[in-house]
Amino acid sequence: MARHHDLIIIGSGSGNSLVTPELEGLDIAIVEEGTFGGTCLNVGCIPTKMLVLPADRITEAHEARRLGVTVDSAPATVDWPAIRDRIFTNRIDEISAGGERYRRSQDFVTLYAARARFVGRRRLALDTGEEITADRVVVAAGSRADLLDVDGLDRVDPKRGVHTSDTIMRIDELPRRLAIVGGGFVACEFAHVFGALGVEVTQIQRSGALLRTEDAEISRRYTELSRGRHDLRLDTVVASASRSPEGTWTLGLMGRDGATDVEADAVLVAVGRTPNGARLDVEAGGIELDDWGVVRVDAQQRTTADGVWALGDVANSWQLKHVANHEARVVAHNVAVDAGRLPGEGPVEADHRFVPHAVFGHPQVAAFGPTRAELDEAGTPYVSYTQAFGDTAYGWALEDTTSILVVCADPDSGGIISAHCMGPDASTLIQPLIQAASFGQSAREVARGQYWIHPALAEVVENALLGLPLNDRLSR
Ligand SMILES: Cc1cc2nc3c(=O)[nH]c(=O)nc-3n(C[C@H](O)[C@H](O)[C@H](O)COP(=O)(O)OP(=O)(O)OC[C@H]3O[C@@H](n4cnc5c(N)ncnc54)[C@H](O)[C@@H]3O)c2cc1C
Ligand SMILES: NC(=O)c1ccc[n+]([C@@H]2O[C@H](COP(=O)([O-])OP(=O)(O)OC[C@H]3O[C@@H](n4cnc5c(N)ncnc54)[C@H](O)[C@@H]3O)[C@@H](O)[C@H]2O)c1
Repeated sequence: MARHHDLIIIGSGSGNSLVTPELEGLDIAIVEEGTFGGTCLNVGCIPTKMLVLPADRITEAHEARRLGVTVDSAPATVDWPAIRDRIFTNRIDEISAGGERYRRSQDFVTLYAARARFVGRRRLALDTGEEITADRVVVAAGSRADLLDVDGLDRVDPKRGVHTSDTIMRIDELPRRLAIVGGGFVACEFAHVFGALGVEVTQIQRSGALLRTEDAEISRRYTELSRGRHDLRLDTVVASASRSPEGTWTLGLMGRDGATDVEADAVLVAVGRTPNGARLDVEAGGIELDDWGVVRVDAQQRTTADGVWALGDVANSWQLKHVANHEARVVAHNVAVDAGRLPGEGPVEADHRFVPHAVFGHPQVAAFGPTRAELDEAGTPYVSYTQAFGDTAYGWALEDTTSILVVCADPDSGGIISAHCMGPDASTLIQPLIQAASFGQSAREVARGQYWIHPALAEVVENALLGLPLNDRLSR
């Protein structure tokens, strides 16, 4: 017989944060097939950014040459096991285990270490043989890394040097040569990390540029800078892969100029992520998927099945942790309302108006809102201004020649539509623009309604706003 709960949460990533004080005391089940804490904590945002930091330090030390400082002309000495263990043994694994212990200690929470799939409306079969049902279900099952439809690279095999982002960060020793397939967030961040740590990186990208969904100028500049750091193969796909008895991979590549090959000691496949909805048989639970396999949700994060909500990578195409967190807050509130835990309050809606992202490569890239090409295509009236970091006082200090911030605004109201940045600290620098857009502040209010610390890097933002050719142009 199926065990009945008040609430079932599938996935312990952002799903774990649903157990808010408002829901405490309900009979809650969390089903997790993998490591407690999900992608961001165990194999995503947090360990990657902990790896990016030492990579940044090495790169900055080399780049200090243009400031008249030579830290060391030889390659940096890298203690890979120390870097890896600082991240995983000393921090991530502790946090994951501690989180799991805490949930198991709560008598109103049942943690099932199992894979779930829907076999009916709010009815799940677990691979342990159990069945569970609930009044309410939240699907927070995330996404998984894609592999290649190429023999040898169609499954993860760390022992043979075939990795996705799930495994590459825990390797025992750095490979001498790493082939990275892909040109998106994951590929660019790891190319930066492993390149800086002294690995010879070859990056193979199907299209003609890296980060090709960014503003075209930023994608072009990032691609050019990467070309100076790695062996970059654009407009190229992997057609075949073979491994010698000594463990060297030879990837057969097919590019615009014909066939070539590349040798590597390990391969990282970073060609996108597939949402996990279909693998959960959600349709057996009355939950519809869209054409891309994303669980369909409305503004309240409700799926097409009564009493079932969804959030995060399984239910949106951004595949970003801050989006999953935001949606988790919306779902936690709406489930509490539904369960009668918030008398007098109604459901709330998710706000997806200004979703930002950042790629922690070298340099950093950060953006929100439509690119200029997308605005052109949609026929949206806008003006834009491109501010070079190098034309500001702090940019002079940095001797920066490549970094830019592009701001797009409504020509009449000065309302900020989008921003696209590539340069040092882009992920932090862009935040006042996200804030301005979110709160409906105009370029004029933001530029002239506050002090900007001189000569801080934030003057890049001030100058970009002042440069906008608005109909009612701002004066400097
Ligand atoms: C290498 C990498 C770096 C990233 N860096 C960033 C970053 O810097 N910033 C950012 O915003 N985002 C980043 N992301 C994306 C971010 O990690 C995800 O968007 C976020 O973790 C998604 O959260 P989630 O709760 O939807 O899914 P997850 O955290 O993946 O949680 C889903 C959980 O469900 C479990 N599960 C799946 N199917 C089942 C099943 N059938 N039964 C039981 N359990 C199941 C999984 O094991 C998993 O633990 C990165 C991702 C990767 C891969
Ligand atoms: N800093 C961050 O926020 C961060 C970091 C890592 C991952 N993420 C999230 O994880 C998601 C997945 O990242 P991702 O980089 O795997 O996917 P992605 O969609 O960003 O990029 C996939 C890349 O692989 C290329 N590609 C696809 N098939 C290929 C093939 N056969 N051969 C060569 N190249 C191929 C594509 O052209 C694209 O450049 C991202 O969309 C992002 O939301 C976020």
